[in-house]
Amino acid sequence: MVRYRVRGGNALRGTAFIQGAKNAVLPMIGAALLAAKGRTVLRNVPIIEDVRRAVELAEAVGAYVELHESERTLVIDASRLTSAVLPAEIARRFRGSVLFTPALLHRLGEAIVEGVGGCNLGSRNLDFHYLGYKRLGAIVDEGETVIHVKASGLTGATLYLDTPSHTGTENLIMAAALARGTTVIENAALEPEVLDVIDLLTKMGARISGGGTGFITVEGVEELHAVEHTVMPDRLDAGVFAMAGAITGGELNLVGTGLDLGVVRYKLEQMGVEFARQGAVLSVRSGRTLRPINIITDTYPGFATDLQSPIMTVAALAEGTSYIHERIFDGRFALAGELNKMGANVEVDGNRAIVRGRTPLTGAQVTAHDLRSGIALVLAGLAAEGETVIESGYLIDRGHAHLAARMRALGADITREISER
Ligand SMILES: CC(=O)N[C@H]1[C@@H](OP(=O)(O)OP(=O)(O)OC[C@H]2O[C@@H](n3ccc(=O)[nH]c3=O)[C@H](O)[C@@H]2O)O[C@H](CO)[C@@H](O)[C@@H]1O
Ligand SMILES: C=C(OP(=O)(O)O)C(=O)O
Repeated sequence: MVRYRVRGGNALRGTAFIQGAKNAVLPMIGAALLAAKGRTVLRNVPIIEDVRRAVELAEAVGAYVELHESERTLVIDASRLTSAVLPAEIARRFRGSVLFTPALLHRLGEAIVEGVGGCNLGSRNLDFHYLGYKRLGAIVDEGETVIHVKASGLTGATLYLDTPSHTGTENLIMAAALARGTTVIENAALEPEVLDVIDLLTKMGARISGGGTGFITVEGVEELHAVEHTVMPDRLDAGVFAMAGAITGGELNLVGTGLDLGVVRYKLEQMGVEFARQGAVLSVRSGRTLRPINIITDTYPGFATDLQSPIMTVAALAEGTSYIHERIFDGRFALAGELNKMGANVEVDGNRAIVRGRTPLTGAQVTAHDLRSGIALVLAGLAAEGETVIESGYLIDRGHAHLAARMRALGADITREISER
């Protein structure tokens, strides 16, 4: 059992180094398996638990993988894939496992998905993925727990997503990249991580146009080759560090090439947080008091659902009543009960939450129900009086690399502990 212990009250100051993006590197590991020859090199890889699980999964299907932790570099040789099975004991531990399906389909003619994990946020359907594969010519056999996808070659088609699914878009692009003919994906996701994956696939030889427009066209090619690529910065990690600086009354310089916080920056500015860009560095500091805010989560360029929990903590520390409307997931308010244990006043009504601030927060023993509620509780702990203990820290480690060390370097009093239980 991993737990984080945070003693609040320290202002965070200094330079925060933003990690590479979890939601870009996971599809990239899946994409690397599409190359039947050579070694793919991924740089700026975040050393997080989801990456470790993705490495284990790639090895389980036969790839040779080196994870060079201190260099934050992955080397993947997928020239010999030996198994089409995504085993339950690894695949159920993270969502990114679903992103291995296209490579197994193309390379081995089938993918046997024994389960898909990820944060527990209510219903998380995969029907767009499977309907898309079917439209491209695959046979999909959906059992109670195991899903079997088979195809002896895919053929391009026009695909439509009811909503712009992030991993759904990535999976269908990868499936179309080596299909015969042209595929059009309508209502495709616009997230920057999807565009970074398109960049990687394009370097590999894929012919993809329309990324970022919602209409993606993929002209299938015969083969994809192994290349080197640097993973984009993690805008969720950046958002969390910006909030940590703001709520502790500190001042941080965020370093991570090309970092753009978009609507998150504007929302925090409305709350009174000050940002300044100095070339490649984004500095952040809080004003004297934080103002309340209205948040509606949405697909990009809307406010990212993954930052909804962290901003709930910030809202609890603002003077006045904030409103949060969660529109992507139907079960993403597990944080409210935990924040209330620390003295917050959050009322949940369906997919809306009312946060009545400012209430002083007091340290408590709290539970991370998923990755983002976990990191939101770390934020609460930084601003609370006394000691906060957050379990299970594994969920936080799924998405944030070396969190305690990076925060301690900025002055936070935080430790990561491992116990037998
Ligand atoms: C590994 C990764 O990149 N995870 C991110 C990805 O998850 P993920 O790709 O799973 O999220 P999706 O965009 O697919 O899902 C969003 C919503 O669409 C619904 N849906 C999705 C697919 C489908 O086939 N049918 C369907 O109904 C889901 O139930 C959910 O309510 O995007 C989410 C939304 O930005 C983020 O919170 C996750 O951090
Ligand atoms: C929901 C998340 O991740 P996943 O899709 O990997 O469960 C997240 O990163 O907040």
